[in-house]
Amino acid sequence: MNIEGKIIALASDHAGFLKKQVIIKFLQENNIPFKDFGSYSEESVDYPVYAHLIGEAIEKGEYETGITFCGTGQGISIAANKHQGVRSAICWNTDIAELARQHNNANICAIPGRFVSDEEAIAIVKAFLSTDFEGGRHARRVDQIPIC
Ligand SMILES: O=C(CO)[C@H](O)[C@H](O)[C@H](O)COP(=O)(O)O
Repeated sequence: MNIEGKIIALASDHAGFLKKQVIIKFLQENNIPFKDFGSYSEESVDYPVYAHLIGEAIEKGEYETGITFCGTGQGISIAANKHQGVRSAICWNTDIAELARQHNNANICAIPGRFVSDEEAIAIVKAFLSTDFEGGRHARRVDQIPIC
């Protein structure tokens, strides 16, 4: 994926907040711009609020790529996927992250904050952001996903 000139959208609930901070540090160290849609602390919140903020922004075309975080990655991914044009994939290792890009053209990498280490989270994000969609037969399938 070519992220040159792109701003990466971020969102989490309280359970993903600390892992999001790890990724924010990684993005800053690598001069990768980002927009954080919250939440902004470990105080308990409801993941759909933040999933819909990032989902809406991607649906409107304001951002192309996002990284989200909750405890398991499930809730924030399920809610974001309600938005047209969002393809959120839960990525718990680098192989899954690469395949989510290569086969599914995923535009949100949902990280299970309570189940991966900081080092694993960074490796997953690196894999996701550096892998291209393969197109071909996968494009035919991805094109069949939207229900209009
Ligand atoms: O949506 C989730 C599960 O599918 C997320 O993992 C949430 O972060 C989790 O449910 C939050 O749990 P908590 O007990 O309220 O911290």
